[in-house]
Amino acid sequence: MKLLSAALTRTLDQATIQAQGITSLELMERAATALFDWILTELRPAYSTPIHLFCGPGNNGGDGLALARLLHEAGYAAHVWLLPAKRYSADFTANRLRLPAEVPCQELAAARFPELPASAVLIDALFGTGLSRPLTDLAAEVVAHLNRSPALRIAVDLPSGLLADAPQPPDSPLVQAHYTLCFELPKLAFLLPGHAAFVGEWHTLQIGLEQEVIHNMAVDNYFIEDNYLKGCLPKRPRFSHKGTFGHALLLAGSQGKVGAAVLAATACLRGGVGLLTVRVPQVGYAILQTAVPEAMCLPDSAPDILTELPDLTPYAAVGMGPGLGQQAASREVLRQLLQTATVPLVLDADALNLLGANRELLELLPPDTLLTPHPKEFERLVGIPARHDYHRLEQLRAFVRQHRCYCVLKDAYTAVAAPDGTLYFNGSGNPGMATGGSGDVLTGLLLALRADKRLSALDAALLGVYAHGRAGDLAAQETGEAGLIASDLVRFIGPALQELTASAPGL
Ligand SMILES: NC(=O)C1=CN([C@@H]2O[C@H](COP(=O)(O)OP(=O)(O)OC[C@H]3O[C@@H](n4cnc5c(N)ncnc54)[C@H](O)[C@@H]3O)[C@@H](O)[C@H]2O)[C@@H](O)CC1
Ligand SMILES: [K+]
Repeated sequence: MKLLSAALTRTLDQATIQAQGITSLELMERAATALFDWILTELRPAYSTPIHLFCGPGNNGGDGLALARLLHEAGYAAHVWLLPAKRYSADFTANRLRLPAEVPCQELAAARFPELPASAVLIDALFGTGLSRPLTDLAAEVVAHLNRSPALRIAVDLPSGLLADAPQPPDSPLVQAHYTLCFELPKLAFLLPGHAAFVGEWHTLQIGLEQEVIHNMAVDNYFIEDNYLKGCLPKRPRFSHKGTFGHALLLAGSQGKVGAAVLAATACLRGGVGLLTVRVPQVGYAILQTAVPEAMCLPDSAPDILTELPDLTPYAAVGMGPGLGQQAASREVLRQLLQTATVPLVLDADALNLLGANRELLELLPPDTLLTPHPKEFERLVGIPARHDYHRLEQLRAFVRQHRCYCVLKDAYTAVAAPDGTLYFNGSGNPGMATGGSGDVLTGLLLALRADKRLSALDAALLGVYAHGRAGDLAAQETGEAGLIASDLVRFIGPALQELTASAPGL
């Protein structure tokens, strides 16, 4: 699904109002009803639970006021606190007037903040997408007061203080929400690591915004969730043979890190590759032949690191990096690979560190090469530390545009960057996957998908990243998050890919 800027969100709201012949007040009522339904079904508060709604002067505050009315009408103990302002939006005022007189409604003042015990529920409807600058004065004090409370905090649309799609100065006042409930589409701000402590767990609520308008909007950020890739992996034709799905070459492993080669190799096989040859140093030969009998092994003549690039003629795709080490001889193997390869490449781990330490090698990257850095490796690749999360995304766009490559920036919401600068944020996966070897598994899986000629580079990257996270989610159901190890991911690659496979045969 698309990630809209605050400006496009306003356009969408207006277009929905026009296309559906409704008023903005009616759209706000839908929003409030969706919030009300979520609170009742997910939180199931007792009628006696004090629900304190903090409402700002714009439409975010209007949502809060409408919600207060719905809660009151259903018999819940709503209590409204208003942030005084010079101007109020029309829909705020309309909902202020519709609030029944029995609902306690007071203006906030520095000397008059309510007691907010642990038993209360706090609704943060101070500011949403209309926020144009960091919060100061009374608004900042209210935010600090909410954050000090032990009560559950639910943010409407955005945690107040957070800008939807732009950075704010460090230490700006921000509500620390346990839940953020937004409308129809998530926001880019939710997906950035620096915001996790403020956004909490986020959910999208449907309010009937015009799908046709969303469909026609041009954006450069997407969110990849459950349904997006279903059916994208072509079904295997009955008359396929192992050549149909490509022969991959994996260059991996060094003394003490042969396990990385084993994990990437098994993941590649589970990813559906036709044939796999693994190049390891001598130290890895017996290990690989024993641990991964399905793979062929082509050992390097050196005992503990890779020093020679094999003839690339037989291969449909080449992966390099897991457990490689950063010796000069391995760097020369990488250089030769970049100079001679005519098939898709997947580069990870020490292959990326070697690129970062020898940045002139980046000029040799063949078009459509797939790189899979985590943020620290990415920083080494670009050579300049990111000032903030948005700056890192701009660096990512600039990097893929300059090098005409695909880059998978690994994080809680991994971003797949395409050469045109479009970013696709991945929604599958869980914190249990933050474990050694998880990245090696991704490399192997991506290598398999890049060897499959039926898939475009973009589809291979998106399918691989999503299936990797989905394998993690399936594995965690069995092992729990803490108990999850990288080989569990490998076991669940098959089921994850199965979910994404088309039911009808491809041509
Ligand atoms: N437009 C629509 O049709 C819909 C809007 N919805 C709600 O409307 C929200 C957006 O409403 P608005 O555009 O009115 O914006 P907000 O309610 O986020 O805030 C705008 C108000 O805050 C003031 N303001 C901005 N920055 C400030 C600062 N740093 N300190 C103090 N005041 C500041 C502005 O002058 C304005 O009065 C969404 O987040 C969502 O909650 C929903 O009701 C769904 C439908
Ligand atoms: K809010």
